[in-house]
Amino acid sequence: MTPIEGQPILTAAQMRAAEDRAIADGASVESLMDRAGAGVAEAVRRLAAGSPVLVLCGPGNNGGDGYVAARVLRQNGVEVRVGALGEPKTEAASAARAAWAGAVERFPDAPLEQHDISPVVVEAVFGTGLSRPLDDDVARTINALVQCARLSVAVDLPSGVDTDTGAELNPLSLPHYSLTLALGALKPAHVLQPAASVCGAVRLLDIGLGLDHIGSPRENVSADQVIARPPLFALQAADHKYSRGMVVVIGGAMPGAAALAVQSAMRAGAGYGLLFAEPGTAMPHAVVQRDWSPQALTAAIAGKPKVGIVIGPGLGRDDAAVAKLDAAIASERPIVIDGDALHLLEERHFAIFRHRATIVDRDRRVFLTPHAGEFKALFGAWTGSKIAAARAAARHSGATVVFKGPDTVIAHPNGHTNVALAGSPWLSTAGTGDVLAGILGATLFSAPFGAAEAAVWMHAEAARRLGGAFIADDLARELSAVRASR
Ligand SMILES: NC(=O)C1=CN([C@@H]2O[C@H](COP(=O)(O)OP(=O)(O)OC[C@H]3O[C@@H](n4cnc5c(N)ncnc54)[C@H](OP(=O)(O)O)[C@@H]3O)[C@@H](O)[C@H]2O)[C@@H](O)CC1
Ligand SMILES: Nc1ncnc2c1ncn2[C@@H]1O[C@H](COP(=O)(O)OP(=O)(O)O)[C@@H](O)[C@H]1O
Ligand SMILES: [K+]
Repeated sequence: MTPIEGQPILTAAQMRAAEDRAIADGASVESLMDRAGAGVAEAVRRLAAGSPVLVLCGPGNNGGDGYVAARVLRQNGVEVRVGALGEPKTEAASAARAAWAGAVERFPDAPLEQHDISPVVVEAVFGTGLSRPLDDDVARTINALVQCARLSVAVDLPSGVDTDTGAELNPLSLPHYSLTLALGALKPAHVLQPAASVCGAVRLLDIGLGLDHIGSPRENVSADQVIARPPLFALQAADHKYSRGMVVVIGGAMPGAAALAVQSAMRAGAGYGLLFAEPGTAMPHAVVQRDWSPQALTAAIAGKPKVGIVIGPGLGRDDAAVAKLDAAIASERPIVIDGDALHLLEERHFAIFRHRATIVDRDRRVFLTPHAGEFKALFGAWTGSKIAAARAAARHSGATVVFKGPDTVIAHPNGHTNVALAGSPWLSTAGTGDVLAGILGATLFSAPFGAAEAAVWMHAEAARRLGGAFIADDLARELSAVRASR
């Protein structure tokens, strides 16, 4: 069982292609299934700690994994019952069923939950092959058994979630599992909501698909990935405030939001924080404040090697805001566009960003950080996979799109996409997005592999350290400890 940070994410079609490649290289479906089932059995045996186990098997290869797991558990002295939803429909699953020497109970026609409820349930009913909603009686049976179990383990995926979008296919809400064992690779449903919440803890089981090369920079094979703890540049003895990076926040109508952003940038490691805001905005003394004019911006950043601009938090949406946004984009410095500024973007801006994306120039990058409402306003309503929606938005806009929420997706204009693990729901409080925009201003210069990924990770880590019931100001302050720990 491997933790999932940094691991590739494959769609159902990509999984099938990986399986085909493994088979072309000499593996067989049976050998992959044996390895999957044995891995599930080993994990369940340890966690069950002597309790009896009920394994629920479906008609496809997910069910096949279940039969193998049941056999291996029994070989290891665990008391096992098997409940099956019909007969196996694939060769490999039929072979696994035949190798299971015990009884097979049927469900949902003979409802299993009416016998003794099992303390441990292994659910191998459907995996990546689920093609439509579960029948109501099947959903109800699985629901009841999983809810009553002390430990519930979903094999590959919880039955009832769409592999590629993470949507729940049934109107009846799904039970929450203790653990989901992703076979071979993660799928989008393991990280996208609402499925990710249904999965509980997610661990990866290697089943010998030989996917180690995916996501490796050495190979020209790219996959979506889960964000891992990022490396950040260590400070050097010779560092000075400008070598660490200057973050310029351009504020407006609601000064508090811009103030949160600039403080966050400094606490996340920027050497210099400059705020254009109304005079009198309360601010730590370390932050330099200036009155706005395009000339003042040009003068402030002239000759500075590392400047990142953050615009949007509290900006307002009036003509003055449009002029500020145009000046900020015209500076050709890396720019984080958040909040109100996202509502001011037009196709002409995207044309500029797309042009910049064709120039391999780290210093002109553009980042958009929409939440769901801002995303919809910018790119229109989206359906299906949040990963696919973010990828299309990044390609269209020429910017790196940080599509925020409990399952934040980061999509780059080149198509590469990364997903954050579910962050603390306590982040759902006003101002935390301003904090993220500020952090991203700082990581533009301190994160060697992905400023947005590092910023999202630091944001989540600050929230994790705080526990709960914090406000955005606390989150900004906690960043000092997060940055110092790197
Ligand atoms: N990738 C790999 O390398 C490896 C993958 N492995 C495992 O295989 C799993 C994928 O297996 P799979 O393709 O057989 O699909 P699976 O999820 O078992 O279900 C398909 C069956 O269910 C049926 N069906 C669908 N929806 C239904 C519904 N609502 N209600 C009722 N029936 C429904 C569907 O019927 P049909 O749609 O054709 O009518 C079909 O019969 C994968 O998750 C992993 O666990 C490992 O064994 C080895 C290596
Ligand atoms: N339920 C949640 N779970 C995890 N993270 C969340 C949740 N709700 C919001 N967040 C995070 O909190 C931040 C909120 O940003 P945003 O909506 O822009 O807030 P604001 O505009 O008030 O600053 C984003 O980084 C988002 O990913
Ligand atoms: K399953």
